[in-house]
Amino acid sequence: MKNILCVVGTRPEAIKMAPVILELRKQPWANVRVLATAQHRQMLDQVLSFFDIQPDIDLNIMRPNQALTELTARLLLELDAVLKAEKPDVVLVQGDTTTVMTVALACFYHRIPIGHVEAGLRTWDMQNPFPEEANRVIAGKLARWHFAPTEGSRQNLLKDGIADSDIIVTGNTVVDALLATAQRDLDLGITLPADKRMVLVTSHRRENFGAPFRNICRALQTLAQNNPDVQFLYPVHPNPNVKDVAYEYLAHIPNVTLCEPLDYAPFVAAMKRAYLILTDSGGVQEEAPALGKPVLVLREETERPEAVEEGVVKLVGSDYDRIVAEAQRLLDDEAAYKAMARGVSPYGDGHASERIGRLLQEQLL
Ligand SMILES: CC(=O)N[C@@H]1[C@@H](OP(=O)(O)OP(=O)(O)OC[C@H]2O[C@@H](n3ccc(=O)[nH]c3=O)[C@H](O)[C@@H]2O)O[C@H](CO)[C@@H](O)[C@@H]1O
Repeated sequence: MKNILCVVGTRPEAIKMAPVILELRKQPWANVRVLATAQHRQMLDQVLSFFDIQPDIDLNIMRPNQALTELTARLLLELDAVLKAEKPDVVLVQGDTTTVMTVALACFYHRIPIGHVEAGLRTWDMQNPFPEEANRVIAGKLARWHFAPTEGSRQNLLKDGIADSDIIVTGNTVVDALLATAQRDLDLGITLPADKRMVLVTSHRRENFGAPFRNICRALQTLAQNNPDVQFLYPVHPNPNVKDVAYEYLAHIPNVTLCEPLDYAPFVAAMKRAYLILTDSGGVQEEAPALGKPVLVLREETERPEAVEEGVVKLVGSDYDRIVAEAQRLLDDEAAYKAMARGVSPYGDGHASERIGRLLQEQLL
Protein backbone atom coordinates (compact mmCIF):
# COMPACT_ATOMS: atom_id res chain seq x y z
CA MET A 1 0.00 0.00 0.00
CA LYS A 2 1.33 3.43 -0.96
CA ASN A 3 0.36 6.62 0.86
CA ILE A 4 -0.53 9.40 -1.55
CA LEU A 5 -1.22 12.87 -0.23
CA CYS A 6 -3.22 15.12 -2.61
CA VAL A 7 -3.09 18.85 -1.86
CA VAL A 8 -5.65 21.52 -2.82
CA GLY A 9 -5.75 25.21 -1.96
CA THR A 10 -8.14 27.06 -4.30
CA ARG A 11 -11.26 26.41 -6.42
CA PRO A 12 -9.41 25.66 -9.67
CA GLU A 13 -7.01 23.30 -7.86
CA ALA A 14 -9.95 21.40 -6.36
CA ILE A 15 -11.72 21.09 -9.73
CA LYS A 16 -8.56 19.79 -11.38
CA MET A 17 -7.42 17.52 -8.52
CA ALA A 18 -10.85 15.99 -7.82
CA PRO A 19 -10.77 13.54 -10.77
CA VAL A 20 -7.26 12.43 -9.72
CA ILE A 21 -8.41 11.80 -6.15
CA LEU A 22 -11.49 9.89 -7.34
CA GLU A 23 -9.37 7.80 -9.73
CA LEU A 24 -6.74 6.94 -7.10
CA ARG A 25 -9.44 6.02 -4.58
CA LYS A 26 -10.41 3.19 -6.95
CA GLN A 27 -6.90 1.75 -6.83
CA PRO A 28 -6.39 -1.08 -4.28
CA TRP A 29 -2.69 -0.19 -3.90
CA ALA A 30 -3.29 3.49 -3.05
CA ASN A 31 -4.15 4.97 0.33
CA VAL A 32 -5.32 8.45 -0.66
CA ARG A 33 -5.31 11.31 1.82
CA VAL A 34 -6.48 14.84 1.04
CA LEU A 35 -4.87 17.96 2.46
CA ALA A 36 -6.74 21.25 2.06
CA THR A 37 -4.60 24.30 2.75
CA ALA A 38 -7.76 26.33 2.10
CA GLN A 39 -5.76 29.21 0.66
CA HIS A 40 -9.28 30.16 -0.50
CA ARG A 41 -12.10 28.94 1.70
CA GLN A 42 -15.68 29.04 0.44
CA MET A 43 -15.06 28.48 -3.26
CA LEU A 44 -12.85 25.48 -2.40
CA ASP A 45 -15.40 23.91 -0.07
CA GLN A 46 -18.28 23.92 -2.54
CA VAL A 47 -16.17 22.12 -5.16
CA LEU A 48 -14.94 19.46 -2.70
CA SER A 49 -18.46 18.81 -1.50
CA PHE A 50 -19.77 18.56 -5.09
CA PHE A 51 -17.20 15.81 -5.79
CA ASP A 52 -17.91 14.21 -2.40
CA ILE A 53 -14.36 14.71 -1.13
CA GLN A 54 -13.76 15.44 2.57
CA PRO A 55 -10.28 16.71 3.41
CA ASP A 56 -8.46 14.49 5.91
CA ILE A 57 -6.37 17.47 7.01
CA ASP A 58 -7.49 21.09 6.77
CA LEU A 59 -5.01 23.88 7.48
CA ASN A 60 -7.65 26.59 7.08
CA ILE A 61 -4.82 28.98 6.28
CA MET A 62 -6.80 31.85 4.72
CA ARG A 63 -6.69 35.23 6.49
CA PRO A 64 -8.26 38.53 5.33
CA ASN A 65 -5.90 40.45 3.00
CA GLN A 66 -3.23 37.79 3.38
CA ALA A 67 0.23 38.83 2.11
CA LEU A 68 2.18 36.30 0.03
CA THR A 69 5.20 36.21 2.35
CA GLU A 70 3.10 35.60 5.42
CA LEU A 71 0.99 32.97 3.67
CA THR A 72 4.13 31.18 2.49
CA ALA A 73 5.81 31.28 5.91
CA ARG A 74 2.75 29.99 7.75
CA LEU A 75 2.18 27.27 5.16
CA LEU A 76 5.78 26.04 5.36
CA LEU A 77 5.58 25.62 9.13
CA GLU A 78 2.20 23.89 9.01
CA LEU A 79 3.33 21.59 6.20
CA ASP A 80 6.38 20.55 8.15
CA ALA A 81 4.17 19.09 10.87
CA VAL A 82 1.78 17.46 8.35
CA LEU A 83 4.59 15.75 6.42
CA LYS A 84 6.18 14.45 9.63
CA ALA A 85 2.87 12.97 10.77
CA GLU A 86 1.64 11.64 7.42
CA LYS A 87 4.93 10.32 5.98
CA PRO A 88 3.48 10.11 2.44
CA ASP A 89 5.24 8.08 -0.26
CA VAL A 90 4.29 10.75 -2.79
CA VAL A 91 2.57 14.14 -2.71
CA LEU A 92 0.47 15.43 -5.62
CA VAL A 93 -0.01 19.14 -6.29
CA GLN A 94 -1.86 20.91 -9.09
CA GLY A 95 -1.06 24.12 -10.94
CA ASP A 96 0.72 27.24 -9.82
CA THR A 97 -0.58 28.62 -6.54
CA THR A 98 1.43 29.58 -3.45
CA THR A 99 0.19 26.28 -2.00
CA VAL A 100 1.88 24.36 -4.84
CA MET A 101 5.19 26.18 -4.59
CA THR A 102 5.30 25.84 -0.80
CA VAL A 103 4.35 22.17 -0.76
CA ALA A 104 7.04 21.49 -3.35
CA LEU A 105 9.64 23.18 -1.16
CA ALA A 106 8.51 21.45 2.05
CA CYS A 107 8.54 18.05 0.31
CA PHE A 108 12.01 18.77 -1.07
CA TYR A 109 13.27 19.41 2.46
CA HIS A 110 11.65 16.15 3.61
CA ARG A 111 12.93 14.25 0.55
CA ILE A 112 9.41 13.24 -0.42
CA PRO A 113 8.79 12.98 -4.20
CA ILE A 114 6.09 15.17 -5.70
CA GLY A 115 3.95 14.69 -8.77
CA HIS A 116 3.01 17.97 -10.46
CA VAL A 117 -0.38 17.95 -12.17
CA GLU A 118 -0.72 20.54 -14.97
CA ALA A 119 3.04 20.87 -15.28
CA GLY A 120 4.83 22.96 -17.90
CA LEU A 121 2.59 25.99 -18.40
CA ARG A 122 4.85 28.97 -19.09
CA THR A 123 4.69 32.56 -20.26
CA TRP A 124 8.49 32.87 -19.76
CA ASP A 125 7.84 36.17 -18.00
CA MET A 126 8.41 35.86 -14.23
CA GLN A 127 6.37 39.01 -13.57
CA ASN A 128 3.33 37.89 -15.52
CA PRO A 129 1.23 36.26 -14.27
CA PHE A 130 2.49 37.20 -10.81
CA PRO A 131 3.21 35.18 -8.73
CA GLU A 132 1.98 32.10 -10.65
CA GLU A 133 4.81 31.93 -13.21
CA ALA A 134 7.42 31.76 -10.43
CA ASN A 135 5.32 29.25 -8.48
CA ARG A 136 5.13 26.82 -11.41
CA VAL A 137 8.80 27.24 -12.32
CA ILE A 138 9.87 26.47 -8.73
CA ALA A 139 7.45 23.53 -8.43
CA GLY A 140 8.72 22.28 -11.80
CA LYS A 141 12.35 22.34 -10.66
CA LEU A 142 11.50 20.33 -7.54
CA ALA A 143 8.97 17.83 -8.92
CA ARG A 144 9.79 14.17 -9.51
CA TRP A 145 7.00 13.51 -12.04
CA HIS A 146 5.57 16.12 -14.42
CA PHE A 147 2.03 15.50 -15.67
CA ALA A 148 1.98 17.81 -18.68
CA PRO A 149 -1.44 18.62 -20.15
CA THR A 150 -0.22 19.05 -23.75
CA GLU A 151 2.75 18.44 -26.01
CA GLY A 152 3.46 22.20 -25.81
CA SER A 153 3.79 22.02 -22.03
CA ARG A 154 6.13 19.03 -22.43
CA GLN A 155 8.30 21.16 -24.72
CA ASN A 156 8.34 23.94 -22.12
CA LEU A 157 9.56 21.51 -19.47
CA LEU A 158 12.31 20.20 -21.76
CA LYS A 159 13.38 23.82 -22.40
CA ASP A 160 13.53 24.24 -18.60
CA GLY A 161 15.98 21.33 -18.34
CA ILE A 162 13.58 18.62 -17.15
CA ALA A 163 14.49 15.09 -18.26
CA ASP A 164 12.18 13.68 -20.95
CA SER A 165 11.76 10.46 -18.94
CA ASP A 166 10.22 12.40 -16.02
CA ILE A 167 7.48 13.99 -18.18
CA ILE A 168 4.24 12.34 -19.20
CA VAL A 169 1.66 14.04 -21.42
CA THR A 170 -1.70 13.22 -19.85
CA GLY A 171 -4.14 15.91 -20.99
CA ASN A 172 -5.60 18.32 -18.47
CA THR A 173 -7.67 16.83 -15.65
CA VAL A 174 -10.03 19.83 -15.98
CA VAL A 175 -11.58 18.04 -18.97
CA ASP A 176 -12.07 14.86 -16.88
CA ALA A 177 -13.99 16.90 -14.30
CA LEU A 178 -15.94 18.77 -16.96
CA LEU A 179 -17.07 15.78 -19.01
CA ALA A 180 -18.11 13.83 -15.91
CA THR A 181 -20.07 16.85 -14.64
CA ALA A 182 -21.62 17.84 -17.98
CA GLN A 183 -23.25 14.38 -18.22
CA ARG A 184 -25.16 14.92 -14.99
CA ASP A 185 -28.56 16.55 -14.71
CA LEU A 186 -27.47 20.15 -14.05
CA ASP A 187 -29.50 23.12 -12.89
CA LEU A 188 -28.26 26.62 -13.66
CA GLY A 189 -30.48 27.91 -10.86
CA ILE A 190 -31.11 31.22 -12.65
CA THR A 191 -34.02 31.77 -15.02
CA LEU A 192 -32.98 33.30 -18.32
CA PRO A 193 -35.23 34.09 -21.31
CA ALA A 194 -35.46 30.73 -23.10
CA ASP A 195 -35.62 32.20 -26.61
CA LYS A 196 -32.50 34.38 -26.33
CA ARG A 197 -28.88 33.50 -27.05
CA MET A 198 -26.73 33.84 -23.94
CA VAL A 199 -23.24 35.33 -23.59
CA LEU A 200 -21.43 34.15 -20.44
CA VAL A 201 -18.82 36.46 -18.92
CA THR A 202 -16.22 35.93 -16.18
CA SER A 203 -13.47 38.43 -15.42
CA HIS A 204 -11.45 38.91 -12.25
CA ARG A 205 -7.73 38.67 -13.02
CA ARG A 206 -5.55 41.05 -11.08
CA GLU A 207 -3.68 42.35 -14.15
CA ASN A 208 -6.99 43.75 -15.47
CA PHE A 209 -7.83 45.76 -12.32
CA GLY A 210 -8.26 49.51 -12.95
CA ALA A 211 -8.49 50.99 -16.46
CA PRO A 212 -8.43 47.64 -18.36
CA PHE A 213 -11.38 46.33 -16.33
CA ARG A 214 -13.31 49.56 -16.92
CA ASN A 215 -12.75 49.09 -20.67
CA ILE A 216 -14.05 45.53 -20.43
CA CYS A 217 -17.20 46.65 -18.58
CA ARG A 218 -17.78 49.51 -21.02
CA ALA A 219 -17.48 47.07 -23.93
CA LEU A 220 -20.00 44.71 -22.26
CA GLN A 221 -22.34 47.66 -21.73
CA THR A 222 -22.17 48.61 -25.42
CA LEU A 223 -22.65 45.00 -26.55
CA ALA A 224 -25.68 44.54 -24.29
CA GLN A 225 -27.27 47.82 -25.40
CA ASN A 226 -26.68 47.05 -29.10
CA ASN A 227 -28.05 43.48 -28.78
CA PRO A 228 -31.28 43.51 -26.76
CA ASP A 229 -32.09 40.06 -28.20
CA VAL A 230 -29.03 38.58 -26.44
CA GLN A 231 -28.90 37.86 -22.69
CA PHE A 232 -25.61 38.43 -20.84
CA LEU A 233 -24.86 36.41 -17.69
CA TYR A 234 -21.93 37.53 -15.53
CA PRO A 235 -21.14 35.81 -12.19
CA VAL A 236 -19.19 38.59 -10.48
CA HIS A 237 -16.19 37.95 -8.25
CA PRO A 238 -16.63 39.54 -4.78
CA ASN A 239 -13.33 41.51 -4.92
CA PRO A 240 -14.34 45.23 -4.74
CA ASN A 241 -11.99 46.05 -7.66
CA VAL A 242 -14.30 43.89 -9.75
CA LYS A 243 -17.70 44.05 -8.12
CA ASP A 244 -18.01 47.84 -7.72
CA VAL A 245 -17.04 48.53 -11.33
CA ALA A 246 -19.15 45.72 -12.84
CA TYR A 247 -22.25 46.92 -10.99
CA GLU A 248 -21.59 50.56 -11.89
CA TYR A 249 -21.54 49.82 -15.65
CA LEU A 250 -23.92 46.87 -15.96
CA ALA A 251 -26.42 46.58 -13.10
CA HIS A 252 -29.08 48.77 -14.71
CA ILE A 253 -29.13 47.07 -18.14
CA PRO A 254 -32.20 44.83 -18.57
CA ASN A 255 -30.52 42.12 -20.64
CA VAL A 256 -27.54 41.78 -18.27
CA THR A 257 -27.85 39.37 -15.32
CA LEU A 258 -25.22 39.92 -12.64
CA CYS A 259 -24.97 37.27 -9.92
CA GLU A 260 -22.65 35.87 -7.25
CA PRO A 261 -19.93 33.44 -8.41
CA LEU A 262 -21.70 30.22 -9.35
CA ASP A 263 -20.99 26.86 -7.77
CA TYR A 264 -19.18 24.52 -10.14
CA ALA A 265 -22.19 22.48 -11.36
CA PRO A 266 -24.37 25.53 -12.17
CA PHE A 267 -21.34 27.11 -13.84
CA VAL A 268 -20.95 24.06 -16.08
CA ALA A 269 -24.68 24.38 -16.84
CA ALA A 270 -24.06 28.03 -17.76
CA MET A 271 -21.19 27.11 -20.10
CA LYS A 272 -23.39 24.50 -21.78
CA ARG A 273 -26.22 27.02 -22.20
CA ALA A 274 -23.89 29.78 -23.52
CA TYR A 275 -23.64 30.77 -27.16
CA LEU A 276 -20.37 32.60 -26.62
CA ILE A 277 -18.01 33.05 -23.63
CA LEU A 278 -15.93 36.12 -22.72
CA THR A 279 -13.42 35.39 -19.96
CA ASP A 280 -10.00 36.04 -18.46
CA SER A 281 -10.05 32.68 -16.61
CA GLY A 282 -7.43 30.03 -17.30
CA GLY A 283 -9.74 27.11 -16.57
CA VAL A 284 -12.60 28.39 -18.70
CA GLN A 285 -10.22 28.69 -21.69
CA GLU A 286 -9.58 24.96 -21.27
CA GLU A 287 -13.19 23.91 -20.64
CA ALA A 288 -15.15 25.87 -23.23
CA PRO A 289 -13.45 24.32 -26.31
CA ALA A 290 -14.38 20.85 -25.04
CA LEU A 291 -18.02 22.00 -25.02
CA GLY A 292 -17.70 23.55 -28.49
CA LYS A 293 -18.15 27.11 -27.22
CA PRO A 294 -16.14 29.95 -28.78
CA VAL A 295 -14.13 32.00 -26.28
CA LEU A 296 -12.85 35.55 -26.44
CA VAL A 297 -10.06 35.91 -23.87
CA LEU A 298 -9.91 39.23 -22.05
CA ARG A 299 -6.11 39.06 -21.66
CA GLU A 300 -3.15 40.23 -23.72
CA GLU A 301 -1.34 36.89 -23.52
CA THR A 302 -2.04 33.33 -22.40
CA GLU A 303 -0.02 30.37 -21.14
CA ARG A 304 -2.64 28.21 -22.86
CA PRO A 305 -1.86 28.84 -26.56
CA GLU A 306 -3.12 25.52 -27.97
CA ALA A 307 -6.78 26.52 -28.37
CA VAL A 308 -5.74 29.87 -29.87
CA GLU A 309 -3.61 27.98 -32.41
CA GLU A 310 -6.62 25.73 -33.15
CA GLY A 311 -8.70 28.85 -33.84
CA VAL A 312 -11.37 28.07 -31.22
CA VAL A 313 -10.18 30.70 -28.70
CA LYS A 314 -9.18 34.26 -29.57
CA LEU A 315 -7.19 36.78 -27.49
CA VAL A 316 -8.89 40.18 -27.46
CA GLY A 317 -7.21 41.79 -24.42
CA SER A 318 -8.95 44.66 -22.66
CA ASP A 319 -9.29 47.02 -25.64
CA TYR A 320 -12.85 48.42 -25.86
CA ASP A 321 -13.07 48.54 -29.68
CA ARG A 322 -11.55 45.10 -30.12
CA ILE A 323 -13.89 43.40 -27.62
CA VAL A 324 -16.98 45.04 -29.13
CA ALA A 325 -15.94 44.24 -32.73
CA GLU A 326 -14.94 40.61 -32.12
CA ALA A 327 -18.00 39.76 -30.02
CA GLN A 328 -20.36 41.49 -32.47
CA ARG A 329 -18.82 39.56 -35.35
CA LEU A 330 -19.48 36.23 -33.61
CA LEU A 331 -23.06 37.29 -32.88
CA ASP A 332 -23.73 38.39 -36.49
CA ASP A 333 -21.57 36.22 -38.74
CA GLU A 334 -22.63 32.57 -38.65
CA ALA A 335 -19.65 31.32 -40.66
CA ALA A 336 -17.19 33.04 -38.29
CA TYR A 337 -19.09 31.58 -35.34
CA LYS A 338 -19.13 28.03 -36.72
CA ALA A 339 -15.40 28.17 -37.43
CA MET A 340 -14.83 28.71 -33.71
CA ALA A 341 -17.54 26.34 -32.41
CA ARG A 342 -15.93 23.15 -33.66
CA GLY A 343 -15.73 21.20 -30.42
CA VAL A 344 -11.96 20.74 -30.70
CA SER A 345 -10.51 19.97 -27.26
CA PRO A 346 -6.76 20.52 -27.27
CA TYR A 347 -6.50 20.18 -23.48
CA GLY A 348 -7.72 16.66 -23.01
CA ASP A 349 -10.02 13.74 -23.74
CA GLY A 350 -11.34 13.13 -20.23
CA HIS A 351 -8.82 10.38 -19.36
CA ALA A 352 -5.93 12.38 -17.88
CA SER A 353 -6.47 11.08 -14.34
CA GLU A 354 -6.32 7.45 -15.48
CA ARG A 355 -2.96 8.14 -17.13
CA ILE A 356 -1.68 9.75 -13.92
CA GLY A 357 -2.90 6.75 -11.89
CA ARG A 358 -1.21 4.27 -14.25
CA LEU A 359 2.11 6.11 -14.19
CA LEU A 360 2.11 6.28 -10.40
CA GLN A 361 1.31 2.57 -10.16
CA GLU A 362 4.20 1.73 -12.51
CA GLN A 363 6.60 3.94 -10.61
CA LEU A 364 5.62 3.20 -7.04
CA LEU A 365 4.96 -0.54 -7.02
C1 LIG B 1 -2.60 32.90 -14.31
C2 LIG B 1 -3.69 31.90 -14.36
O1 LIG B 1 -4.25 31.66 -15.40
N1 LIG B 1 -4.00 31.33 -13.19
C3 LIG B 1 -5.02 30.35 -13.11
C4 LIG B 1 -6.13 30.80 -12.21
O2 LIG B 1 -7.14 29.89 -12.39
P1 LIG B 1 -8.45 30.22 -13.21
O3 LIG B 1 -8.24 31.44 -14.01
O4 LIG B 1 -8.84 28.99 -13.92
O5 LIG B 1 -9.44 30.51 -11.99
P2 LIG B 1 -10.96 30.79 -11.96
O6 LIG B 1 -11.41 31.51 -13.17
O7 LIG B 1 -11.23 31.39 -10.62
O8 LIG B 1 -11.62 29.35 -11.90
C5 LIG B 1 -11.95 28.64 -13.04
C6 LIG B 1 -12.70 27.39 -12.65
O9 LIG B 1 -13.80 27.73 -11.82
C7 LIG B 1 -15.03 27.36 -12.41
N2 LIG B 1 -15.98 28.47 -12.13
C8 LIG B 1 -15.82 29.70 -12.70
C9 LIG B 1 -16.71 30.75 -12.42
C10 LIG B 1 -17.79 30.51 -11.51
O10 LIG B 1 -18.64 31.40 -11.21
N3 LIG B 1 -17.89 29.27 -10.96
C11 LIG B 1 -17.00 28.23 -11.24
O11 LIG B 1 -17.16 27.12 -10.71
C12 LIG B 1 -14.75 27.14 -13.88
O12 LIG B 1 -15.51 26.07 -14.36
C13 LIG B 1 -13.26 26.77 -13.91
O13 LIG B 1 -13.04 25.39 -13.81
O14 LIG B 1 -5.76 30.85 -10.85
C14 LIG B 1 -5.33 29.61 -10.35
C15 LIG B 1 -4.99 29.79 -8.89
O15 LIG B 1 -6.08 30.20 -8.16
C16 LIG B 1 -4.14 29.11 -11.13
O16 LIG B 1 -3.75 27.83 -10.66
C17 LIG B 1 -4.50 29.04 -12.62
O17 LIG B 1 -3.38 28.68 -13.40
